[in-house]
Amino acid sequence: MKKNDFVTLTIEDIGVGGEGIGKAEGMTFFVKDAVVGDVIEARITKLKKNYGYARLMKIIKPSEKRKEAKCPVARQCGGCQIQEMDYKEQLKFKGRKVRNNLERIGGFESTLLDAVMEPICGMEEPFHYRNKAQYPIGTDRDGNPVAGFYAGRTHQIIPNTVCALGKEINTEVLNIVLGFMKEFHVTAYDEGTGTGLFRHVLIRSGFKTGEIMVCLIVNGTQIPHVETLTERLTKLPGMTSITMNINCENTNVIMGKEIRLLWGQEYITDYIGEIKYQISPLSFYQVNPVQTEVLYGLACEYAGLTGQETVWDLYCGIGTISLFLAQKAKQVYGVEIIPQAIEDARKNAEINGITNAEFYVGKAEEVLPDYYRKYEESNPGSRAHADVIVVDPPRKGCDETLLETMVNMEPDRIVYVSCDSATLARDLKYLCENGYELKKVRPADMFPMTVHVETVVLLSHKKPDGHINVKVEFGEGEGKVPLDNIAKRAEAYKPKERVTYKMIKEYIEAKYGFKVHTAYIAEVKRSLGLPMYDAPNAVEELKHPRKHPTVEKVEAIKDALKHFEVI
Ligand SMILES: C[S@@+](CC[C@H](N)C(=O)[O-])C[C@H]1O[C@@H](n2cnc3c(N)ncnc32)[C@H](O)[C@@H]1O
Repeated sequence: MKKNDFVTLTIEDIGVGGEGIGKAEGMTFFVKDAVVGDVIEARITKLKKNYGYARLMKIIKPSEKRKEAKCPVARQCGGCQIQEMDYKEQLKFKGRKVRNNLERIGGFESTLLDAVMEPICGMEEPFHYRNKAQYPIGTDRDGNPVAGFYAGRTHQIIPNTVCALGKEINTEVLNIVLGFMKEFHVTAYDEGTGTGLFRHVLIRSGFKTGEIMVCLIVNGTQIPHVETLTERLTKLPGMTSITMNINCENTNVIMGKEIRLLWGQEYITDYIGEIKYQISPLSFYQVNPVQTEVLYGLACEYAGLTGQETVWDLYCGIGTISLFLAQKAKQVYGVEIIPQAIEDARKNAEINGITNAEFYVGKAEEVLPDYYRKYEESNPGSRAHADVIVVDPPRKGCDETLLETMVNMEPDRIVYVSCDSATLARDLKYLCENGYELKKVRPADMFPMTVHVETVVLLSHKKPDGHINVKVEFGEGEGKVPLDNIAKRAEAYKPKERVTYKMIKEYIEAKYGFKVHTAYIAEVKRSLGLPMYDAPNAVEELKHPRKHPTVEKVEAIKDALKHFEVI
């Protein structure tokens, strides 16, 4: 078997990235766009020792779980990964993914998960749910302006103005912008040369208000004939805000810092539940408004508020969960690293007349421990306490310093909202080893047609009924040995499994979904002052002399080293 050979596969499983998994001649193959139950012909694109990757060439017998993609470019576009999988199957896949991670990484027993896991909250209408779209603008071979999406893992634009996940109005906006560009010979930005004007079009829609925002991201400070463009756009129903964003940097970051108002107002308004939000082009705002209400509703239900509670909302963004909870709590404190988001949170509290929410800018893993320490210093003998702590961290999960402080604060309940069930499982393991009990787990599908899944978890504090200290000692007289010392000594003498680079790599790939180079592991080990006698061969390090691992990779490597008890 070699590269470019054709294989016939029956797809038996799904990988974490949504790819179909099938076997041929004892080898496991991962095939993008293949669905469980399909019998397919695939061409081998990459071969490793025991597994390989193959491209779907022909569906010999389609699975019953296969659905025709709604979008004509579903396979090329990087936005959706599983549009050809029946939606019910998508939900099963996501529920299983969360459960597997809790079992495998979190170490939770299957019987416990049977008891605490609630069915995934799916969508009734899993298309056209996104209230925000950012279309890159480019030029096709004939010199015409095009808008679309980047093909998976590239910056090649796949022209498509009809996205199955976006709002229908997006197509009308893009047709106006592209028509205008063609008519007035306005150029599209070219990443290679850094020339051309239009880079991206950002469109946002208020789900409850129907308000529309268009922001034109340009490589310059002027748009020729801009009045004609705005006049055409204002004819669209709901148009509320037209702005331009200046981004003249040679960067992959979509938005620049400066916003100029072209027409209407700088923001649109929308509601989550009863709470009103002002959303500007640069604001973070959840993209699936229907499921956001479901998610926050779950968080609120799990928080079990009666009006008497003090609640911390860590990683609060623009305070969406904080304000939702503030309606039912005595006091809410939100913490977020981005100052602009905290400004939005304060403004949103004000426009909703909410006075029991306070917001702090900073890293959750610094703000909460600081608060805890200062409280103890000024209230000797008593501890800072919270009734409920809610966390909604980014994909990398919570920092251990933060988890430690949370445990010290002994909240009655912790509500963990997560967008990555692998790091969620790791953090739950820590919390459950330190006094908490898993009570409820509910996945929610915020991003149908993609492999992503959110999860809301309720943990409650295990309250001991009382303590009895029992000290057991062996032997007689002077040389008595306490029982726990015997256990410690036995542990110290237990031969440790040798931790190889391969084990670290496999752990990271399974948990974080990305690969790390051996040289990166060596670099992190060296920076931690760890012995390098089992270091990889020097050749590998020399191949990449100037590259350094990203922060995300360093954290993943440290986590793996902790997992294997190297540090
Ligand atoms: C998944 S979002 C949650 C946002 C918010 N809860 C919501 O639902 O809109 C994670 C947030 O954490 C913030 N963040 C990232 N690292 C952080 C840190 N170390 N401390 C505090 N906030 C952080 C990000 O800026 C982002 O707003």
